[in-house]
Amino acid sequence: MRAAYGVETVRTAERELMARLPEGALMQRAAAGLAAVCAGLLGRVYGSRVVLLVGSGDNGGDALYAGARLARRGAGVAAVLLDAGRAHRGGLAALRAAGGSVAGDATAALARADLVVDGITGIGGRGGLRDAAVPLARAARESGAVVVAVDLPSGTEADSGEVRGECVRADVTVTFGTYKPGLLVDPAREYAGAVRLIELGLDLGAVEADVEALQHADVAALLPAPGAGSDKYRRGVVGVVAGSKRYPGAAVLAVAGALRGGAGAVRYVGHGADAVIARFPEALVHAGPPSEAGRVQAWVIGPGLGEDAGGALGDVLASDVPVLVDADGLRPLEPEMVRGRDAPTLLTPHAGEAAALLGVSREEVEAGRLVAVRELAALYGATVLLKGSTTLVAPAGGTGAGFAARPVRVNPTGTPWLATAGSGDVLSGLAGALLAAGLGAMDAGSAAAYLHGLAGRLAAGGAPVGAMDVADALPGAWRGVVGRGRTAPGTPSGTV
Ligand SMILES: NC(=O)C1=CN([C@@H]2O[C@H](COP(=O)(O)OP(=O)(O)OC[C@H]3O[C@@H](n4cnc5c(N)ncnc54)[C@H](O)[C@@H]3O)[C@@H](O)[C@H]2O)[C@@H](O)CC1
Ligand SMILES: [K+]
Repeated sequence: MRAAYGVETVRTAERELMARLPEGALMQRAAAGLAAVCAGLLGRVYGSRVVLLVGSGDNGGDALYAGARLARRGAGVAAVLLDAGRAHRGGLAALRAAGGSVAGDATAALARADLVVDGITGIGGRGGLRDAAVPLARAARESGAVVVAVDLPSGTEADSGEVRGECVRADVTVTFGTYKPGLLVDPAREYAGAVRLIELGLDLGAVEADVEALQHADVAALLPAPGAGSDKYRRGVVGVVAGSKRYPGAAVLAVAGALRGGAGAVRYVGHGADAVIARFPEALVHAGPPSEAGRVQAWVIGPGLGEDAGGALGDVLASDVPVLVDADGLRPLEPEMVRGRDAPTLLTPHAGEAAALLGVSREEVEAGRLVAVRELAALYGATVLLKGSTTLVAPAGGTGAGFAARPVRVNPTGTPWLATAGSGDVLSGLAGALLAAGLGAMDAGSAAAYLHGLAGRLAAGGAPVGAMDVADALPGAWRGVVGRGRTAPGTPSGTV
């Protein structure tokens, strides 16, 4: 599990550690790690040209001390100071002592740079870059040099992943002590490039993370494996209420996701029965209503249902098994239809659907995904999976002591190729199968998103894919996770 902690938690842990270490030791650890990453990127340090963008806080201090280390190894290092009077004193003295200089002309220095170190702001930055820093962020991007962000790309919000206005776009971000939520969650994640963590020795063991990302080994441990005594009910029967005369394909894709997701059987209810049976003769079909379709261990309702989702939705939500509500099923959904349920409910909106549920604009959701997913989980008292380039899963929330904030999970395996019609229908079926197998809503949602992302990558292989290709790639993704998870717990490829 990869954990990310917010600014307040990081500051507390840093204070505790600093109290036990000689003064400045922590910043030296950070600077040493930063310099090592920069040296690796430069290849040959001697003779290279490095420009430091230096704000007036400790983030600038890290950049200056790292610059001093590179200067000692023969790099030409020039610092651009945002506020000459407030630059980190010790760091500036160290840079000068090592032969580095302060740049008189920032534009000229940036134009010749091989590598730019962004030390404008770190976890102390607030509210988007200030005016004086904006042209520097832009010039860094346009310089063609490799851009390394210190702790986080300046201008991005560490806690929320929000980006307000111009910000630095990094090729690599060297972060200290722990990941920050903004490094894992879009839109900020996009600006971070590849993220490298430098351990500082912070003690965060007893603290709940704000955001966490499952890795192969975590997912492998969650996925059910049928035993000798398994029958279809033990593996989990999924009820799928999806598709309509107008959208029969959604029914096929949701059923495909459920079957490839390991369901013992799928009971399909709706107008797409002919299409479902034609493709999956093993599916059990029923004209409805869902409550009369027979025993299931979880329901999936919504993909391609069209306008008349209301009746079936009430029927399914009245059941005592887990329910996943997606797409058209979300439209008639009111908080009170979900809040009173004893069994888990998992809502899986994309940004547009989440916006409609919250009564805000789609742009607002896209800009503040972490806030939006938590708000929805609180409003509906349900687990919420917000689809997107970084899919988020928030635990069922609410107010009061029973709902201490638990981590939101961010999926690290997504690929832009998944943004294709019907891909969400496959995800619904897959998550439904995991719910039916007995996983909790958080685990089912996040493991499904993980497998779905991997399947998307496998199916795409760098080229466009259709939703059925993604469903067909699920067994391969599953095998990859289980195989690798058992033998070598590791991270998926990608920048996170
Ligand atoms: N506290 C510690 O023990 C350690 C801190 N470290 C570094 O220290 C950083 C935090 O340092 P600080 O708390 O000094 O804060 P920062 O250096 O992140 O930012 C604060 C400074 O930026 C200015 N600023 C704030 N918002 C701005 C904006 N929107 N545009 C432009 N300037 C803005 C402020 O006036 C202030 O001078 C971390 O991100 C990390 O890089 C590391 O050295 C590791 C150890
Ligand atoms: K920075």
